[in-house]
Amino acid sequence: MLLKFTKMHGLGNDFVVVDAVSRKVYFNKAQIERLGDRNRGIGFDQLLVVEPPSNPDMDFRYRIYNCDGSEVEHCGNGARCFAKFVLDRELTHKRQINVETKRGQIQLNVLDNGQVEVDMGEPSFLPADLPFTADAMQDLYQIQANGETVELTPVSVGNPHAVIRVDALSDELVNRIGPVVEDHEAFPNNVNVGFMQVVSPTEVNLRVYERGVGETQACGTGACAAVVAGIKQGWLDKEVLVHLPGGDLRIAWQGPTSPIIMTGAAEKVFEGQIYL
Ligand SMILES: N[C@H](CCC[C@H](N)C(=O)O)C(=O)O
Repeated sequence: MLLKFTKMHGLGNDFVVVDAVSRKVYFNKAQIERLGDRNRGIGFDQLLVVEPPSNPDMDFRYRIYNCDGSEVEHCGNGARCFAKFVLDRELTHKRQINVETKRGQIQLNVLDNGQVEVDMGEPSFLPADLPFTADAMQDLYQIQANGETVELTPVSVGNPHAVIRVDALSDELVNRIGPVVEDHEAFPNNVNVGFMQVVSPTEVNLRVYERGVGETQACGTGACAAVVAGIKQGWLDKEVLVHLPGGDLRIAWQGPTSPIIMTGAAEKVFEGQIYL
């Protein structure tokens, strides 16, 4: 089958996006892994498949797959690229788009400056919502990882995150701790691991070792998780500029029962086709 696709990225977190509205498309795990292979396929961090909605009140559904083939609940950078994709392909002319994801319904606003503002939904600090195996609710948790004690804040943004505050960021730290926490037994569904350096109450540096991928140049849900964890711990204000290796995201959260609002760029790189 000849598959048409669009290659996109959000701050260097890269995606292959497929229109499954105009024509139904299904992928098995092996096909996703092959398409995601940077040597033998197209290469991506995540595959985004845009479908008609199951709920008539929504505009679309879109499915998100990590390059290891796992389907996931939410993707912040992917949501912004999805919005640009459906407008560019004239699948909609709306600038406020309501979309179903595996985690639930989110709303996207395409701004005049080309950036996209996303209502990412409400976070949860309940361990069971990640899931994270903890005895009771605490502020900060500690797990043992390869003989080291790692202190973290577990956050669900629809997908699971472990936010680790650090004094300094380094490749050595991310590569030593990231893989061990990502598939730690305390996280039965694995976890995205965020390393946050607090610059000021309104600015952080962040690197994310993503579940099912490894370190990416940016992680939208990771930026959301880091900011709400920092606000919960009293380290951050309600609106924060997040510096990721691939670029900046602005994250705002007014506190419990409020949605997280993420604003950032989305870029199209090229269109292509491949025999599946
Ligand atoms: N790796 C994540 C999904 C992609 C999230 C990231 N690319 C974003 O922009 O939020 C997970 O397994 O939950």
